[in-house]
Amino acid sequence: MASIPTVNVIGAGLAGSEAAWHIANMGVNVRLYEMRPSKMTPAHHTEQFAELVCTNSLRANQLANAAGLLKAEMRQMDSIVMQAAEHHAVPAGGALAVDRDTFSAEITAAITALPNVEIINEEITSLPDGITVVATGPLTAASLAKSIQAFNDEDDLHFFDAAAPILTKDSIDMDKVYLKSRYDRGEAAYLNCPMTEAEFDVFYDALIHAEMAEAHDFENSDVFEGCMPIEVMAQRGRQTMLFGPLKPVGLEDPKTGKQPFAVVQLRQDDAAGDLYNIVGFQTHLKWGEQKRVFSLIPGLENVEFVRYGVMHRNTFMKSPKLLTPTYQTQQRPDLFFAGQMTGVEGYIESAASGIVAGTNAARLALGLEPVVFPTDTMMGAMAHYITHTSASNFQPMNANFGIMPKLKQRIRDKRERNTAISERALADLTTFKDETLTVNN
Ligand SMILES: Cc1cc2nc3c(=O)[nH]c(=O)nc-3n(C[C@H](O)[C@H](O)[C@H](O)COP(=O)(O)OP(=O)(O)OC[C@H]3O[C@@H](n4cnc5c(N)ncnc54)[C@H](O)[C@@H]3O)c2cc1C
Repeated sequence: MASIPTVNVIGAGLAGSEAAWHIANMGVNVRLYEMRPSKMTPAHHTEQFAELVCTNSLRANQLANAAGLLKAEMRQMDSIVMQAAEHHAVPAGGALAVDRDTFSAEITAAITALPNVEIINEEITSLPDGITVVATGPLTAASLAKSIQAFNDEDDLHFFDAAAPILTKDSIDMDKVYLKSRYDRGEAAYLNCPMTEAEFDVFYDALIHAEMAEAHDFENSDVFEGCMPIEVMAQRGRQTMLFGPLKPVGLEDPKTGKQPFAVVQLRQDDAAGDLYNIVGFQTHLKWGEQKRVFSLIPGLENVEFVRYGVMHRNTFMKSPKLLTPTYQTQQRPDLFFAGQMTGVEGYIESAASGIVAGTNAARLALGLEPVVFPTDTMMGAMAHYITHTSASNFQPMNANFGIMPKLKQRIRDKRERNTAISERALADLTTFKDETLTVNN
């Protein structure tokens, strides 16, 4: 019998970690290449696998929500990211947020402990031969990015993303803020900074006139809508932030019993509760300007920043032209891509794509055909979506529920309906897993 080839996985981020975990658990040897810490990306701060570079939230956790369904599917697929997330969850209302350090440490330890994973601390500079999963993310090192570009015969495609600042809890004026989750859903998890209209106006004016950090090539029009810098959002008009991160509805101030004019929310960032991030405040302002402008928020007058927000380049490929829904490239079936490079957007979506790509890479190594996940599951819908939709407009979280907007409009109790859709998707995934993915080796 021919020996089973070893699979290369490049990048131990969210997608690469899941891919390596699934390939190894299917009995196939893995060579996992990760360049950190010898070479860092502009946004990563540690050498741990699956580092969360911005928010510590993995978003909604309820089944009635597409992000929640995706998580449920990942749990069903024995996701290492979901296992670690549950072990290291921190209070976040209806969302799932984690202690970023212990979360990544658990994933690193779990993968390192697998006997059939060889970890190679090296930057890969060109696409290797053999079955390979490329999961180098939005900050793929330049030489490999060039090699991918050459392979794809594509122009450089990119847009920009930004990360939010992190603050120490001790430096927040607790007399001015209050603990509450929107509509009191879940436990009271957020610190809320209430603003009067006059305070909002001062803050708004300072924000739209604040100085941005320099970035080569950067245009405001290049940002990804889902992670838009707060100052870019503010420049769209005075009302925009009030319908976005500063939305006050469901956040009545217990001191007054009234809804403030605007509310800035702070979310716990570590298990100890010593650190908080400013929700929706990804930013590209100069660091001094972040300190000056964000200190105008009531409660943050003397706040201490442990990390300022940053802007970065974000590389992605034209998946509709280049990939199949199995995450294989059209030109080279033994070359897979996973993670944000493919156009999926977000931590959890990247990890989910790593499950599908990893499962298929292992199948190929075992002499089995790669498979397309059912399109009524989130994982299948995502793969279908990125291979049929322009990556720059990709909104994977809407892929499942968004396909039936008219139907949705007619449904009064969306939540109940969505839960039923999710339950069907999970049942289909179970059948698919039992009938198609079960491999005896
Ligand atoms: C600044 C920033 C803010 C973000 N904010 C959010 C957010 O708030 N919420 C959210 O859901 N998503 C956010 N994202 C997106 C999120 O990072 C990605 O969705 C997710 O991390 C992508 O997973 P990935 O596995 O594709 O890439 P990553 O998690 O970035 O992993 C890629 C890995 O590949 C390694 N690598 C790169 N090149 C090479 C090479 N040549 N050789 C070897 N190793 C290499 C890197 O070191 C890294 O470990 C943000 C991204 C960035 C960069």
